[in-house]
Amino acid sequence: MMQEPEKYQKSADATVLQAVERALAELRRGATIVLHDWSGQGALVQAAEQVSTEGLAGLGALTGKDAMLLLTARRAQALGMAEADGLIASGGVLALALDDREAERIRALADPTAAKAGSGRERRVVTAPPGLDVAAVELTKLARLLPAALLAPLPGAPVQSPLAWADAHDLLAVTAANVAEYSFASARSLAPVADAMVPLAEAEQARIVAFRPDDGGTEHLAIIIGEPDPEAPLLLRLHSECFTGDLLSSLRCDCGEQLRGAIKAMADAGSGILLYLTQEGRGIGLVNKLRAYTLQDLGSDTLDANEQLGFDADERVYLPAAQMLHQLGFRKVRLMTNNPQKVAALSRFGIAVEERVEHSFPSNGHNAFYLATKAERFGHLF
Ligand SMILES: Nc1nc2c(ncn2[C@@H]2O[C@H](COP(=O)(O)OP(=O)(O)OP(=O)(O)O)[C@@H](O)[C@H]2O)c(=O)[nH]1
Ligand SMILES: [Zn+2]
Repeated sequence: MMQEPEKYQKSADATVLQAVERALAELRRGATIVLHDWSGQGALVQAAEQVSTEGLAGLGALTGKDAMLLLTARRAQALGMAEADGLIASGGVLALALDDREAERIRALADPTAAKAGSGRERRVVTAPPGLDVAAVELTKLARLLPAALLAPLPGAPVQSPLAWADAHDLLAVTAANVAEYSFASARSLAPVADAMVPLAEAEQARIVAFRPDDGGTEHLAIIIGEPDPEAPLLLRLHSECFTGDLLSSLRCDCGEQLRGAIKAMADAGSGILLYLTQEGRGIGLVNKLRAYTLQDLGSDTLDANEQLGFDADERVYLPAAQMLHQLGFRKVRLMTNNPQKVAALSRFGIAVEERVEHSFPSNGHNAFYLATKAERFGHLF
């Protein structure tokens, strides 16, 4: 029987979200999952951040093969591997042989802040199952761990069914297609779940609407100042979560000032909306941002630090923001930002950015180099 399209989409998204969210929880606790595709390729995957001697031995015992380490091309380049150069643009992944099974040395390859320095040059590059390699690393990013995975191809695949194999070994299975769909499905599933008045120091007439994704992930917030008119261009700020700047008033960045400054500007203008997006550290998570700070203290700038960890300079996505705006009934905005990427992203998702409103604050002394890097290397318009 044909299903009605909207319901079908919801149930398809729910399957994707459930499968991936469970896989993320397994990876975060250091467990092994089965990653497969519909051609019959299958592999065991662990997060490299959780690598241990026992875990490596477990992979070997289950598959009869040594695991390989998957690194993003960015991380491989930081390790001095020339093989990575051609893979950077496509967001490719490089696989290294792990004949030694030494957990500490393997971790150092994935983690530039590890005590032992890692070098990729003496490692053999091997061929990973295509498609599964990128999906495995994407899972570690979604889990907010270091972007690196251990992978061991299943014995017998593609002859044997990876799903049956996972069942027989009591392991969780997820498909590469589910991983690729996850971010879209999560954004599509956002729905308002709570709505309350919260008078703020800078704006007494403020309301917070919480939007929850169906994946059990953290809620994004819409902070609505006054009563914005849906027919007029909305004064909008997209604010990416920054625990250190927003809550602790860290002087390393300008986030705290930008957060409170935007709310004050909206109160002064009469109305506006600040979308508080849970994509800490430009989308790499708080723990990885702290690692990036360690690298910055050793001399890197904010962009290079991301890349040394194996991330892109900016891993944020703005589909959730556009989705929330559509649900709140706003389609044209005056965007408070210095970041041209935010303007481009909103426009791509059907929100008309009628004006860019500059939103910058003088340096506090500690963040001068950070602000200069944003202008020089990220193209921020100050
Ligand atoms: N990875 C990483 N993230 C950082 C660093 N410093 C601040 N962030 C994060 O960057 C995000 C804020 O982005 P910014 O680049 O300051 O500003 P923007 O939001 O891109 O641009 P504007 O709209 O002009 O403010 C927050 O999620 C912060 O947690 C850093 O050194 N490394
Ligand atoms: Zn910050």
